[in-house]
Amino acid sequence: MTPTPPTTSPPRLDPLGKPPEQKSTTEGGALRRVTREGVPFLRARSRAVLRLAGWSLLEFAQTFLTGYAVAQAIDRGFLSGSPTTGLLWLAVAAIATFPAALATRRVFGGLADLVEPLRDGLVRRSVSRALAQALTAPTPATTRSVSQVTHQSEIARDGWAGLVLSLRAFVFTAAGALAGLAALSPRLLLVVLPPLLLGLGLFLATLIPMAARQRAYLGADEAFAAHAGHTASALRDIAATGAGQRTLAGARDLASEQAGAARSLARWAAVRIIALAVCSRLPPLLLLLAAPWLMRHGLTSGALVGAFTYLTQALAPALHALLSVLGTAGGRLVVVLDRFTGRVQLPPAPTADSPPPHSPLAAVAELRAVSFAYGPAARPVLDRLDLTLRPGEHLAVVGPSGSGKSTLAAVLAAVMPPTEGEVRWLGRPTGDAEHTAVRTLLPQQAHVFTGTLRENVCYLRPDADEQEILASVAAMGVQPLMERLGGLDAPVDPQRLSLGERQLIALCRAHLTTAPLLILDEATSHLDPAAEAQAENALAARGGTLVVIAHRLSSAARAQRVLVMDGTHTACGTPAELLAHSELYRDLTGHWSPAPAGPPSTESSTEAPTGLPVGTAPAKTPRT
Ligand SMILES: Nc1ncnc2c1ncn2[C@@H]1O[C@H](COP(=O)(O)OP(=O)(O)OP(=O)(O)O)[C@@H](O)[C@H]1O
Repeated sequence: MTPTPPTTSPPRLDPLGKPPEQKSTTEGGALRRVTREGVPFLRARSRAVLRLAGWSLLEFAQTFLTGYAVAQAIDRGFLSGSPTTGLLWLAVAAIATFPAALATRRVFGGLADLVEPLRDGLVRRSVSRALAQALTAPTPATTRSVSQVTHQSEIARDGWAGLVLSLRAFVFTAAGALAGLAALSPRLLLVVLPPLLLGLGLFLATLIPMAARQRAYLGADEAFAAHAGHTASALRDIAATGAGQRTLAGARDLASEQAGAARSLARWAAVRIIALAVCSRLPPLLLLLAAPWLMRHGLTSGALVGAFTYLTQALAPALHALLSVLGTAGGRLVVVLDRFTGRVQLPPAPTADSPPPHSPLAAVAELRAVSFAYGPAARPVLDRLDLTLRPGEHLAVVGPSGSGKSTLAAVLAAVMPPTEGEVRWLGRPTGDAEHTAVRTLLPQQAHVFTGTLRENVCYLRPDADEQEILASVAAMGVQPLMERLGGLDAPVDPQRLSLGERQLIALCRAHLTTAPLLILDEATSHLDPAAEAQAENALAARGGTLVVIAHRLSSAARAQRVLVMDGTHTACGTPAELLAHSELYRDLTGHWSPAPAGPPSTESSTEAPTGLPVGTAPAKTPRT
């Protein structure tokens, strides 16, 4: 593998323009990060928290009375032959529900003071982050920002509201019930507390592993959605490069990953159900079993019924509500909130010493140790290939038939993922980018559809104005075809166009795009040499990076750099350097003289026989 010439790659930045954050991916780490940012949030809203707690004291009192009044009604009223006293105690319990209902109403009102600021803060943070990202790199805002502003901030808001409500209700209800049990007989706590604490502990122990499964599930879901999105936007390229089976296999792998994550999540959900049963169903059962012992120690019948009332009417519903909210919204809340953690950093203003983020030195595309094989047992087509493409660069790829040129084009265009190594665009993984905005891949089979010439040419730039369209038409030599068809708005019937004319329209479409990376995979193969030269020169002058899988060697002579592929062996350099050092390039171009030992020969020696298709150079000298 011949290394590419040294490049001045910019320091790798994350979307916020800072070195990749060392975020721990464990759930403990996520919980710590969320707590670290959550505590100041709550501290700043301590008055709202105290207001909620104040109203909740009424619920405490109501819960306390629920069991206590029942116990008194039985012991002092009905079992003592005084039904009036019994009814009075029951009336006390009933009346206590009115202030509690009022408290619930006020609690819902006060909830907004804790919930809405969270949503507003998350949206503000996400928008700032997207703006910072847009200032840092010329890629469009990712779908992640849109999802955060809309879907994820709403999940966080609902989850937080549910958590505050149920946690508050549980704390005050449990306190009321436990105080009531202690008031009836402290021994009741000996029976009730152990299973309650055991179940709660078991449930809390599931929180972190379950959040990890939740994260894995969300990750698998996002990966599948991203794959589907990229597939949809690259359907034409996938069909043209025959990458259908591979794309399908990728989707299948991601779907099984998602199914595995869902199964694992379900297993932990089963553990949760056991925990819930231990803390809500076991205490009444133990109370029944311990009843003789408790009554021997002075527990009255009324107190026993009162204790049951606490367990079944107050504690169990509050536990159910809390655990189901913690189990569903709680895990999701931590995972979602963690996506918002971390400060937004605007990129530093460029100074004389530091190049701006859009520095012309930044790589438009990079292959880092990329290998590719069409199957696990297949011979690799690419083997640890490194390649860096800078803005405005014009690279030609040449090599014998079957040497992997089209495979390279598809991998570089992220139509097929590499088996090993990484492809990056604009300094970031290709998965982070809107593919059609970064690269345009033109395969040999030009795609022209039934519609007007304008629609065909503007397919990738619907916003192009008349002047831009006519400039592209002129630059690409499409004018005669346009006049013959009857103008830009004349209908085009693809069946009535020659293969070369179809390629011209597709090339014109590519010329009009603003994608910084343009890859032509023998996209000029049906043009005559003069038309091909005009098209390639115009595309090179367009301003972006141009990669041409060369059909004729004249393409290589026009490029600034040439990549020669020969199986998994590659050589890269200027045409002059390759003539001096690459035997295969000399073979392909028909220069058979032995390699000079001295410095690379000059550009003037690269007189490739134009018009000769790549790979058909006469093999007069057997290659060693
Ligand atoms: N879909 C595929 N499945 C399996 N093997 C493939 C597939 N496509 C290409 N190959 C193999 O990969 C190797 C490289 O093929 P590729 O099409 O990239 O070469 P190329 O240099 O572009 O050839 P040409 O100049 O003839 O277009 C060849 O050996 C080819 O047989």
